[in-house]
Amino acid sequence: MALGQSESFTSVNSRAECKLPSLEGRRAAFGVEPFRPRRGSCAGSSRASHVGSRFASRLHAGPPAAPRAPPAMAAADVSLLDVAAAPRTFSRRPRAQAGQQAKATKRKYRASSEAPPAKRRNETSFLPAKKTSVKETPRTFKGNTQKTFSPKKYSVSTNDRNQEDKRCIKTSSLFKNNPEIPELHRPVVKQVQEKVFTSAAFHELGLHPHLISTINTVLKMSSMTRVQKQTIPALLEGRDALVRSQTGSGKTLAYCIPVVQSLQAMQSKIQRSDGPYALVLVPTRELALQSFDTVQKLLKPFTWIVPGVLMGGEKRKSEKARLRKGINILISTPGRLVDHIKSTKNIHFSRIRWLVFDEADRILDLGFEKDITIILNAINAECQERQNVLLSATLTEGVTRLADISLHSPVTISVLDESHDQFNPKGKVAQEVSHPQTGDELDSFAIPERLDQHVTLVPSKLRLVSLAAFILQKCKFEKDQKMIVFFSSCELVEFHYNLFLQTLLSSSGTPALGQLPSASTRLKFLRLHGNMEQEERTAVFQEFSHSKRGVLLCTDVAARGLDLPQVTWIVQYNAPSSPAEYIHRIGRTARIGCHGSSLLILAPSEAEYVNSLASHKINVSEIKMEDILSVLTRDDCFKGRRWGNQKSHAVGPQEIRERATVLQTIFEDYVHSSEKRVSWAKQALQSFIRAYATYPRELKHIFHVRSLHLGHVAKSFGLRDAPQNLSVSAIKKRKANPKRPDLHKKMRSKHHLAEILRSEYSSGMEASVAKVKKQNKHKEPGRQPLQLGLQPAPCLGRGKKLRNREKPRKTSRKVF
Ligand SMILES: Nc1ncnc2c1ncn2[C@@H]1O[C@H](COP(=O)(O)OP(=O)(O)OP(=O)(O)O)[C@@H](O)[C@H]1O
Repeated sequence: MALGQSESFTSVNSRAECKLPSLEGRRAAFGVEPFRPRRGSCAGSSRASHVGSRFASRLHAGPPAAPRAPPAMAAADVSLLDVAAAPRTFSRRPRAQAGQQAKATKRKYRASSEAPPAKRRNETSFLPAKKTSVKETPRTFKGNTQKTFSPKKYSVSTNDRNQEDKRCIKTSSLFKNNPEIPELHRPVVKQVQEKVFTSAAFHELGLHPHLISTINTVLKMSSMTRVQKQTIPALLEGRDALVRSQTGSGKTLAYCIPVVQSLQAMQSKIQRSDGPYALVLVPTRELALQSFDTVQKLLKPFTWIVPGVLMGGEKRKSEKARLRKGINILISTPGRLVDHIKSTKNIHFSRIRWLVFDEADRILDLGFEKDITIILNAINAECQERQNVLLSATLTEGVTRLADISLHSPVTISVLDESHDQFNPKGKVAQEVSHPQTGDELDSFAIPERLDQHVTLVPSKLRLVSLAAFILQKCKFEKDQKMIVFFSSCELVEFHYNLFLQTLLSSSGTPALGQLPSASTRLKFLRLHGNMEQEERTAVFQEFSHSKRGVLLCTDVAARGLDLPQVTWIVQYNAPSSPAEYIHRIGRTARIGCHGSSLLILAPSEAEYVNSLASHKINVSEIKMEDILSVLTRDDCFKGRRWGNQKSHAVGPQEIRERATVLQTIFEDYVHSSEKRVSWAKQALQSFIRAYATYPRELKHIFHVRSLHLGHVAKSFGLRDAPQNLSVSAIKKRKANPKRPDLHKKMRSKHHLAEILRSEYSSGMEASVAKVKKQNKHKEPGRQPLQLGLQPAPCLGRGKKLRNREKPRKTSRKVF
C-alpha cells in the first residue's frame, strides 16, 4: 500500500507497547491536539502490520480537508475508528512537528489535481452536524494532522481529547466533503395502471381442446390476463396487431397461443421440412430461450410442429443443421438471423404466416434497423401474406414507425385502467387505428400495481457501501429475497461481482451474535452480461430462474422480457438512459400481479431525475441513505473496534459511519491488495465514466460527466485516489477540439461503442470475437474483458426501407 502524506495507519497488533485506557475513557470526547505516532513505534510498525481484525487491517486516510482550516485541522479527509481493547500507549508527536506535517499535507493537495474543488471542500458532511452532535460525544479525528466530525470539537477539554487520541486510528473518510443531499420535492403523480387478470377462461376462446388442456395442465393457467383476452381473439381473426401492456402481464402467451392454434389447424398438415411458418424476433438470447420454452410447452400435443431457436453464441454449424432439417416456429435474435440469411442456403421464408417482434422498441433502440430491413426484405421477397405482431410494454416513436412499415391495418391493443381511460379517451382497449397513441400516452407507461418504487440519494463516495449495505439488508438479513442489480456496463458488473464475492461473502463466514443463524449462507451472487460465454450465460439464467434467493448483478441484457420468478427487489445502481428502460428494469419484479419493490440509486446532483420520471407518470418514494447504511449495525463483521464487546443499545449515526468506513476499508484493501486489482478497478471506473458520457441529450443536464467528482467516484470503486489520466477536463478538451490529431481515435471509439452496444445481439459468429473471448477467459476478471470493440464493421446504419424514417436512437448507451 502506498503511504502518502494523506495516509496514516495504525494497527492494534503493531501497538504492543501502547496502552489503551478504559472503554469509558475511549468513549469520552476526543482531543484536538495533533497526534502522530512516532515512526518505529506505534505508527511506524503499524504500517506494515495488520489490525488483528481482518477488516480494519489497513486503515487509510483520504483526500485533504478544507484549506482554510488551521494547520491542526488541515488534515486529510479522515475519520476514525477506535482500535483494539488491548492495553497500549501511544508515542506522541510534538505539536510543532504535527503542524509542519499538516502544512506539508496542505501543500501536497494544493498541487494535486485530485484535491476536491474549493467549492466541494467547503461542503458539509452528509449527516448534518446537528444530528451527530445531539447523540454523539464530540470527537476529533486525526490523520497526519487532525480533523473533527463534530462542531463541538473545541469545547472538549484537552485532557479528554488527549486521552481519546490514544485510542483512535484513522481511515479514509466517506463522510467529509460530500455534496449536500437535497430535499427531494418529488411531484406526486397518478401512475398509469392496468388490471392484470380477467375472469374469462381460455376455453372461451374456441381453441383446440388439446391446446386448452395444455394451458390448464402444463402451464397451470385457467383465466386470461387482460392483454390476452384482447389480443388472442384479434389475432385469431387474422388481424395484425400492435400490443402494449405492462411488464409481466402475459404478452408472450398473447401471441404464442394464436400462433400455435392457427398452425395446428392448417388444412395441409405442417411438415418439418416446410421450414418456418412463424418467425419471432426478440432482442436477447435469454429472451429467445424463454420464448422457445413457452412455445415448446404449448406444442406438446402437436408434435409435428417443430420449434427452434437461433441466437448468437451458439454453434453456427449445429444451427445450420437444424435449419436444414426444418424449424416451423423459428425464434431468433435479429443479428443471428441476418447471418443465416446471408450465409445459410437452407433458410427460406416462402411459408411464413406469422412475423412477431417481441420487445419491438428495444430491437430498434439497439440500432437493428439494418438487420430488420434485411429480414423484412428477405421475407417480403418470398411471401406477402402473413400476420404481423409488434409487442412491448413501452410504445415509443420507434415502434410506431416500425408499425408503419410492417403492419397492415393493425388493431392497437393498449391495456390501461379505467381511470386513465377517462383522461385519455383514445386509450381504449382496442382501437382500429394505425397510429395508436401519441404524446402523453406514449410518454406514460403502466406500472404494475403492486410494485413499490423507491429512490435514494447517495453521494458518490458512499455509493459502493450503500449498495453493499442494501444487498446485505435484503439478502442477508431477510428471508428468501431475490434481487437484480442493474449496472451500465459489463465491466461494472464484473468488477462488482468479483468485489462482492471476495469481500461480502468472505466477511460473512461465521454468523455473529445477533445475526440470523442462516444469515451467512443467504448471500449468493450471480452475474449476467453480454460479454460472457453463452454457455455460462444460459447456466446463470437458469440458476437464477430456479433459485429462491440470490443477487443477480447484470447489465440491461436482463432488462427486457425476462421472466425470472419471485424477484423481490430491483436495484438500479446506474440510472437508466430512458424512462422506457426504467420501466423494463423494474418490470422484472411484481410480475403477473405479484408484489415487488425497486430502488433507484442517484447521486445528489442527479436528484432532478425524479422529476423526469414524474413527467412520465412514474412515482418514487425516498429511502434515506442513513436508513440503508444502518443495517451495518446488525452485522458485526463491520464492527468498529471501539465498540468492542459492548452491546450498543443506541445506534447513533457515528456507529453507522464507523461501520460504513470499515466496510469501505474492506473494499479498498481488496482493491489495493495488488496492482492488477487496482488497474481492474480503474478500468471499471473508466467504463462507468464512458457510460455516463453517453446519456441522451435530454438527460445531459442531469447526468453530465462534468458534474462528477472523480476523486469521489473513484472511492466507489475502492480506489483511494482518482486515476490521473481520467480527469473530466481531459475528456472535455478532447471533445472541444475537433482538430486534435486524436480525432480519429475518438471516431474509432465511437465505432467501438457501437460495436459494444451491438455485442449483446451479435450473431456470435465473428471469429475475432471468439478469439478475444477465448483470450479473456484466461485473464483475471476485470482485465479488460470487454474487448468486443475489436469486432469488425460497426453497424448502426439504416436499412433501405427505414432510411429517412428512423434515426438510430442515442439511448443505446448501455454497454451490455
Ligand atoms: N393467464 C395467465 N395466468 C397465469 N399466469 C400467466 C398467465 N399468462 C402469463 N402468465 C405468466 O406471467 C408471467 C409473465 O408473462 P410474460 O413473460 O409473457 O409477460 P410480458 O407481458 O411478456 O412481460 P414483459 O413485458 O416483461 O416481457 C409468466 O411467468 C407467465 O407464465
